[in-house]
Amino acid sequence: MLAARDLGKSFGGLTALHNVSFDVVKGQIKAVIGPNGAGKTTLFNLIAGTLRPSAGTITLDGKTISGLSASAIGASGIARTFQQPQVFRSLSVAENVMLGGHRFNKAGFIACGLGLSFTRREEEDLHATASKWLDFVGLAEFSSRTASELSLGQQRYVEIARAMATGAKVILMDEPAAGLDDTETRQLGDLVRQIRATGVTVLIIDHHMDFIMSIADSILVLNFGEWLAEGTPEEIVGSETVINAYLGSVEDA
Ligand SMILES: Nc1ncnc2c1ncn2[C@@H]1O[C@H](COP(=O)(O)OP(=O)(O)OP(=O)(O)O)[C@@H](O)[C@H]1O
Repeated sequence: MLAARDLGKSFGGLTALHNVSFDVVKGQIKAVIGPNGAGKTTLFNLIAGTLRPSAGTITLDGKTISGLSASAIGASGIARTFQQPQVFRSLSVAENVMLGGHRFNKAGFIACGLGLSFTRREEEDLHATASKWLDFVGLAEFSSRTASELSLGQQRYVEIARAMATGAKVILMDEPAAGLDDTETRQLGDLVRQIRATGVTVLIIDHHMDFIMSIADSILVLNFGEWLAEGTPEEIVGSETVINAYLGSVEDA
């Protein structure tokens, strides 16, 4: 579904990614792991189009997306969640999720807010989509609350609901378990599996090894901006290269 070939990104003299190639299979959960500074977030920025690659290509369903604008990549079916949730704190939870559906809507969410050319039917459709995904992430009862009233973990769920409301084929999740306790992390793992069950492909960065090992179908390991290894969780934990370069240091930490 998603393929990267010979991907590279330099910032001035610093090479953040070099010659990275990998495939993501449709409907799978693919984890991207690696030490701090390995290039994981840079990789997400390249896929989402917030950065342009210095080298290489990215394709989605066989079509080249590298070089397109972030909004064009979003429209082609890639959505993203952030470690620091990008929610509009003064909007309601439902409105935050409705923003995910608005760009497929003729009149647009802003026009709605301004009371402009927004049909009742369109508004109802957006509401229905938002309700469906808020229910999916377990936040239905919070839909009228202001987003700022929600905990960090709940705000991450709002972002997930918004990403699902875009109708995305692929969701990029950047450290969704950061700052969550064990119970919340387990619940998040269940939710990510439910996302996979809808047919959506998930690419996920996280440092919690237990969490990643329990949900990933496949793992890509980056180290100093380079492809280090790729395989199933069992293959990765058993890989001497990975243990020496990365997992050993995680164990020691
Ligand atoms: N916009 C930028 N300008 C300059 N250097 C950058 C920029 N973004 C990232 N880098 C550098 O690129 C390298 C890779 O950073 P990146 O954030 O992708 O790593 P990471 O694997 O996501 O790390 P972490 O686990 O700490 O989030 C680092 O050396 C970082 O300082």
